[in-house]
This record gives sequence, structure tokens and C-alpha cells, in this order.
Amino acid sequence: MSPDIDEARHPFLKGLSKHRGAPPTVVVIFGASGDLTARKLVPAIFNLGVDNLLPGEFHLIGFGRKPIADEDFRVMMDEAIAEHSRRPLNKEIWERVRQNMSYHSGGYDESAAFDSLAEKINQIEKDLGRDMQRMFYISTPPSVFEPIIENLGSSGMAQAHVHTKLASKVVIEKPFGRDLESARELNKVINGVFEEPQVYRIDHYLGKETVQDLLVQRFSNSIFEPLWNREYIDCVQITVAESLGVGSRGGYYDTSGALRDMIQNHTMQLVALTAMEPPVSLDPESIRDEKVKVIKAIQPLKLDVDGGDVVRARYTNGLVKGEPVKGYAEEQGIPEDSSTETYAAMRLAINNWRWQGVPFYIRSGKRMARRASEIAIQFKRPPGILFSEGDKFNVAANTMVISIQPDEGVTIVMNSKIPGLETRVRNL
Ligand SMILES: NC(=O)C1=CN([C@@H]2O[C@H](COP(=O)(O)OP(=O)(O)OC[C@H]3O[C@@H](n4cnc5c(N)ncnc54)[C@H](OP(=O)(O)O)[C@@H]3O)[C@@H](O)[C@H]2O)C=CC1
Ligand SMILES: O=C1O[C@H](COP(=O)(O)O)[C@@H](O)[C@H](O)[C@H]1O
Repeated sequence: MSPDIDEARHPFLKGLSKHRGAPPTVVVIFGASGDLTARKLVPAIFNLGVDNLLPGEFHLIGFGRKPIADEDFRVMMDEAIAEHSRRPLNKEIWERVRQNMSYHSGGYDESAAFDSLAEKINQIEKDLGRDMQRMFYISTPPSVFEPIIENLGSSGMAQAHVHTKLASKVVIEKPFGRDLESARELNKVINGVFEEPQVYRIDHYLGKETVQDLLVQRFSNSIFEPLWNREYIDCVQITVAESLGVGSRGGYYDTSGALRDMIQNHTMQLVALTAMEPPVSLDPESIRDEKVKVIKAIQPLKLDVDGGDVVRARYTNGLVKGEPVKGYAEEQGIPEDSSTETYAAMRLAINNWRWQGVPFYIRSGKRMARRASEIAIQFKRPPGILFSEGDKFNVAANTMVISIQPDEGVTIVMNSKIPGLETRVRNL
């Protein structure tokens, strides 16, 4: 590995092993011509390669309805890395993945296409002379999640090497159903084909370093935990703001809106991690149990138009960096009668011992003034006996801001004396 790439590692990682011994793997991405594949999945695979975390034997197969030649797919993915990867494209590293990349076209409900995909993977195993783990990443709009899962079952791919370390895995994107009933129905289809340990219901916010750091910050630093409750906290504000519009994804987005696309999943994960009790251990079930407990304590929302807990809105046309951009209603693929929101904000009341009376304000939107995801913990003000005289004492509420992206870090707003003979106060 060239020194400049090693330099790109986080300083905390210096001296730690880079290899976790992943088994030989074939990843199949359904919906591989789409936005998520280009923006996140393939750049992430490239970066795993840079960090030497890919298995020695690694194959990537894109799957989709449009016919795409293997070489065209490789070029599309080169461009995706050049545009979206956090590290520049390193041709030497990428070539090792690239040479084992191909595209398989077929309908998501077409069983023959899945049979031929199974044959292709069997042939890769035969050529290698050993079994491989198969990982199926469903990166399509939710309307085709179910036929893909059913076809993975009927083609036998879901059961490959089951009950061994190489058992097939399936990764399912969100939204996971439209409501409780459809989510249960989707679960039923999944459980009819895969065993639970094979299933990954993904929320990519949980993979962000700063989100993973939340539990560490809360439960490994004794200075915060005693203050993390209704005695000291005035309110919590969670913002997930994007500057992008819906772009080419109007067809999918209009069936979701901000509530299903961002609030019920990513934003609620941030609420859960901020508000949950300490888990009894770090195993996934213990963390899940605490998240479930705190989410159950959230009170039903008041939906009245005036004085309710929820606001929905959508962006109109305007300027971004001086360039005109379309309003949501004019974006490609948005039906004329659409009433889908691109912004949602709500006030949550968590009725448990720790949080009663502390509002959680959460909001998410597209085409906002700037891209920023953050959790702001606003503490109660001290009694205003000493420093409460207008301008002279510009006292702010202490606030801890955990910035998730784009600038990662923690900022604490505190009050301090302005140097000089007179006692003047300002926040910094
Ligand atoms: N984009 C993002 O930033 C994120 C997206 N997600 C989730 O990932 C999934 C994929 O998102 P994204 O890549 O943006 O979606 P896209 O709209 O880009 O669709 C992905 C691919 O699915 C196929 N497709 C599109 N529409 C349909 C349809 N109506 N029926 C069948 N196939 C269709 C197309 O491939 P082809 O025509 O070749 O078959 C398309 O290239 C969604 O579930 C989304 O919620 C999650 C996190 C972030
Ligand atoms: O899940 C989604 O997330 C992206 C935002 O992800 P980020 O990591 O860039 O914050 C959003 O654009 C997309 O609409 C949504 O489906």
C-alpha cells in the first residue's frame, strides 16, 4: 500500500490490524445502475479495498433491467468513485476489484434471470475451486423488494451454504414497508426465504463514524451521563438537512417523502441513540432492546394543523450557489397531483423517567440552505441571579452540538468573561 493511502487512515487506527479475514465473497447489487450504488455502495467497496478489508477473492455483479455491457458497467463505476469517493481513485487497488466485476441483466420478477445468475455464481466458485459467501444487496425502490427475495429463494441462492460461515446474506434497503402492516408482510416474505441471521435490514446512518461514536461519547465519559436527563436538559434538537434536491429519484421519492425517506429511519435512530438507557452489553440485541424501550415511550403525535406536533412542507424553485434550481413539483417524475413533503419537522415527547418534559425537536429536509446533520443538546440555564442584565451579560444556554456531517466533531457552547476591567460575559 502506498504511503499516501496509509496516511489517509484515522490517527486512532495507527498500529491496529487492517485485516479482518473476510471470506471469499460474491456481492450482487440489485438496482446497480441507480443512485445509491453510484453514490455510496461502490465508493464504499473501493474504500474497503484501500483499507485492505476486502477478501482476497472478491467478485461484484451488478443486476438490473437495462442491458449494460460489463465494460460499460465498469466505466460507470470508475466514474462513480471519481465523483463520490472520499478518497481519490487509486487505479492499482481498484483494478483488483474491477477485473472481477460484471453485469447481469434481467427483470426483478423474472425467475429465469435469477437461475442464470445462480449459474454464473456457481461457475465463479468452480473456477476458484472453493465455496464463496454470497451477499445480495437490494438497492432498488421498495416496490420490487419482494419479487427479488422470492426469486432468491426459488433459484436456491438464498439457501447456499446455509448454517456455515459462508451462508448467503441479504441486505434490504429502506423504507421497510409503508406502514406496520406492509412492514410485517415484507418480514413474512423475508422469513419465508432467509433465516434471521442471514438478514441485514440496513440503515446507513448507523455506519457513520459519528453515529457509532454516540454510544461511546455517552457511556464512556462520566462527565456527560449525570447531566443527560430532564434535570439539566432543556430540549434536544436533531437536524438532518440536505442541500440536494430529489434529482433523478423523483419516481421513488414521491412514494416516500421526507417522513418515510429520512425521519422514520435515520432520524429516529439518532433519537434512539441519544435518548436510550445504557444497554446491559454491546451485543446487538441489548442495544436493540433499549432502543425499543425508548421508542415505545414516545407519545402519539398531535396532528392538528394549528398547534400540533408535526409540520410538513416542500421546496419550491430558487437559487443554489447563484444557479436556478427547480421546485419539487417541477422535478422529473413527480405527478401533478403529488402532495408529498420534502421537509418534515416534529416535536416528540418521551414519557419516561429520564425525559419527561424535555421536547425532542427533529427535522429533515431536502434543498435546505446547507447540508448539516447534527444533534444539539440544549442545557437548562442557570438561575439568572448574577449574569442577567441584557447586553452586558450575553449569556447563552450551554449547548453540546454533536456534528454528524459534513464536519464531524463536538462543539460545546459555554459562557466566559470578556477580558478587561469590567465583568462582561459572552458565549463561545
Ligand atoms: N440514493 C440514496 O442516497 C439512498 C437510497 N437508499 C435506498 O436505496 C434504494 C435504492 O435507491 P436509489 O439507488 O436511490 O434508487 P433509484 O431510483 O436510483 O433506483 C435504483 C435502480 O432500481 C431500478 N428501478 C428504478 N425504478 C424502478 C421501478 N419502479 N421498478 C423496478 N426497478 C426500478 C433501476 O435499475 P434498472 O432500471 O437498471 O433495473 C434503478 O437504477 C431505495 O430503497 C432507497 O430508499 C438508501 C440510502 C440512501
Ligand atoms: O437514505 C437516504 O439518505 C440520503 C442521505 O444520506 P447521507 O448519508 O448523504 O446523509 C438521502 O439523500 C436519500 O434521499 C435517502 O434515501
